[in-house]
Order: sequence, then structure tokens, then C-alpha cells
Amino acid sequence: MATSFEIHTFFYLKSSTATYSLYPKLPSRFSCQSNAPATFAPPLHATNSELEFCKQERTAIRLGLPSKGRMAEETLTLLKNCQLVVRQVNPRQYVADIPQLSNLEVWFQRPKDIVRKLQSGDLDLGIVGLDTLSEYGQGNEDLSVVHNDLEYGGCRLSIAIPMYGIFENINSLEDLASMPQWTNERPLRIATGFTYLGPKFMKENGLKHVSFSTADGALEAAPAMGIADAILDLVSSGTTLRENYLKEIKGGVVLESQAVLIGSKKSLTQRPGVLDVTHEILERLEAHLRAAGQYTVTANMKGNSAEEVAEKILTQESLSGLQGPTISPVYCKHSGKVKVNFYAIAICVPRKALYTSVKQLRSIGGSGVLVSPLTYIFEEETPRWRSLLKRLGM
Ligand SMILES: Nc1ncnc2c1ncn2[C@@H]1O[C@H](COP(=O)(O)OP(=O)(O)OP(=O)(O)O)[C@@H](O)[C@H]1O
Ligand SMILES: O=P(O)(O)OC[C@H]1O[C@H](OP(=O)(O)OP(=O)(O)O)[C@H](O)[C@@H]1O
Repeated sequence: MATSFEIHTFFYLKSSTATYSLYPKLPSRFSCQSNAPATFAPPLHATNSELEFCKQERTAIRLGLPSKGRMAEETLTLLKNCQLVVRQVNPRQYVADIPQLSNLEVWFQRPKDIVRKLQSGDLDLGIVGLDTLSEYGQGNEDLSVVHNDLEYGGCRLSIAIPMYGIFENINSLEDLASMPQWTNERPLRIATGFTYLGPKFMKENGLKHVSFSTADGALEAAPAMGIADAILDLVSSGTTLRENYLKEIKGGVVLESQAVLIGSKKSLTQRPGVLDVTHEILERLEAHLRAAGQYTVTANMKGNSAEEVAEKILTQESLSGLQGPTISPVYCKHSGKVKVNFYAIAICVPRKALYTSVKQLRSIGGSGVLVSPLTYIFEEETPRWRSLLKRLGM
């Protein structure tokens, strides 16, 4: 592959305010072609070498992150906590990098565009809500969930109806479906931004007389405005529904969602380096999420042998750690002789059990108790990685 053009490497332009530009360096006569991901649009009257250039495949790996909205900040925080700091030099620029991961471009996009661009091959990996993946991915088999629970962006896609009027005594999907009001001429009108998942859910649940209208936000106003009978929208605390005199119904949850890491199977299997970068991101995410809320507790304990100390520790329920305590001898010199009277113990304890564990340690003779938060817990190999390889046929 020709390498004479510099489009695949970032250039860093130092300005008077000491900021740097991370945009890929394009030869001046070129522009990006929005619908042809891997290539660049030729300028007018292109020379032969410029036309040749246009056929080049991109080599940088692309990760799409939410550019705005609820998930944007938490995504950056999560990556930062995994020591994958996203370096965005200017909030108005949509491209950034992660210095820890070479040859990776971060592109900030609206969540739905991340899903679209994964399908078109403009992105290789992305972080979005499962709701967005399901709505815009529409079951596309090329899209694969690499990590299904990033522990933020938790919400549910749920049907809500008014608390008042004809809906006062309606509390389930079944009740809603059996209301005599809905006919071919006058269907149940649902306002939603989820025009793929909505009709699919209704069909799967046997509701016949239903029509959908769409809006981009403030859907909760639609019933009171008389535009719709019900809404299908994301709910987390339920406050917005309550404030608008709406209620959820039994059996009305279409999907439980949270942030997920997704990848294009085509990229993962065909684009050099994507699988390795995915492995590293996945390992860091898993190790960080596993460690979140866990503490290392170390203490000294008197004893005649490591086994005796272990026996004492294991009598206490919250001192068993991940697999068991680590116990090491503490060597001291007495009258010229090296002796072991103490043992240093280290255990891993969840935040909730921290104080109980410290008390239990003290009660069995633990002293000098030190507590420090855990950053990572790496397992031998993650089940998610094995599952991904299986789905990729590897
Ligand atoms: N109330 C909520 N609580 C928790 N997470 C939510 C909530 N609402 C939305 N989300 C999650 O955040 C994602 C982005 O939602 P947000 O409202 O910021 O953007 P959007 O309006 O869907 O995007 P766009 O502006 O491009 O239409 C959703 O897809 C969902 O996964
Ligand atoms: O159950 P709650 O905690 O009240 O959250 C629900 C609200 O959150 C989302 O909207 P968001 O605030 O993201 O604004 P949007 O309508 O512009 O997407 C969703 O569309 C609901 O309106």
C-alpha cells in the first residue's frame, strides 16, 4: 500500500496559544467523502497520482464516542479511569486520540450516527446505549456487542400512558390492548423516537390497532397536548413521567439499556489491528469495572505459621477476599537471629463490607490496617473476549 500521503497520521500544529490540531493531514486539494468511508473524494481535474490516492484504504482504527448528550461525559470518564485518556485538543473538533492506543482515532459523533457509521464502515468500534444500537442497528449481524454492561447510561425503553381519564384503571399492556377504544379507524396513537423497536414490540405482543408518530424530544408532552394517547420513551428515575402525569405499565418495558462497547465484525476480522486494540480496550474496561468499589486491605498479624494466621482469617466471613487471603512472613532480627513472629496479610474487600472487615480483622488480632482503592483486577482471560472470538468464528 502506498504511503506517500500523510492522511493517516495526525499532524500536530503548535499555535500561539500552545494548542495542537489533531485533524488528519489531508493534501490541500482533497475533501473527505462522507458516504465512502475508506476513501477520499478527488479534487476537480485530479492528477493520476491523486486518483490513485483516492483508492487508498484508511489504516487508522476508528472509535466513535458520543459527542454530546447524557453519555458523552461519562464515556470519557470511564475511559480515563481505564487509563485511556481521550486527548481532545479543542471541544469544537470532532477528532481526538488516545495516546495509550497507537493508530487509533477517536471520532465524536451523535450516538445514532455511531451505529450508522459502524454499519457503513466509517467506524470500527463505538460506545453507545444498547437502546441506540437496537433501534438503529435493527438486528444487523455485522454489529457485535464487545462489552454489554459498562455500568452507566442505565435506563429502560418503556411505554407510558396518562394517569388520568380513560387510562386511570389501566395498569398493564394486557389492559391497554383490551381497551375497546382502539380500532382500525381510531388506533392507539403512540409518540416515540423509536420507530423500529416500537412497532416490532407491538407486533410481537399482538397489539393490532396501533399507530406511531415521531418527535425528537419532550415526548412526555404529547398526551396532554392531545397528539398521542401514549408514549414510548427512555425512563430512568421516572421523574419526567411523574411530572407529566404519566405512568409505566406492567409488561410495557421494551428494552433495558445501558452503555455498551460495540464493534463491526467486518472491521474486527478484516481490518489490521482492530482485534488487538479491541482486546486491550476490553481488558482494561473489565479490569477497571471489576475493581471499582473494591479495596485492598493489608494488616499485620501475630502467629506461629502462615497456616495458623490463615485459619484465623478464614473464620471471618468478610475476610475471604477474591480467592483467599495473601499471607507473607514479616522477617525481624532479634538478638542477631532472623525470626518470623508476624505475618502481613492482604485481602480484597468490597466497599460495602469495608468497615465490617476492618472490625473483624482487629477482633482477631490484626494491627496496622491499611486500606487502598483498587485500580484494576485482571483475570486470566475474560469470558467476554472468548465469547467475542466465538461470534467472530475465531
Ligand atoms: N433518562 C436517562 N437516564 C439514563 N440514560 C439515558 C436516559 N436517557 C437517555 N439515556 C441514554 O443516553 C443515550 C443518549 O441520550 P440523549 O438523550 O443524550 O441523546 P439523544 O437525544 O438520544 O441523541 P440525539 O440528540 O442524537 O437524538 C440514550 O441512547 C440512552 O442510552
Ligand atoms: O426518568 P427520568 O430520569 O426522568 O429520565 C427520562 C428522560 O430522560 C430522557 O430525556 P433527556 O433528559 O435525555 O432529554 P431528551 O428528551 O432531549 O433526550 C428521556 O427522553 C426522558 O425524557
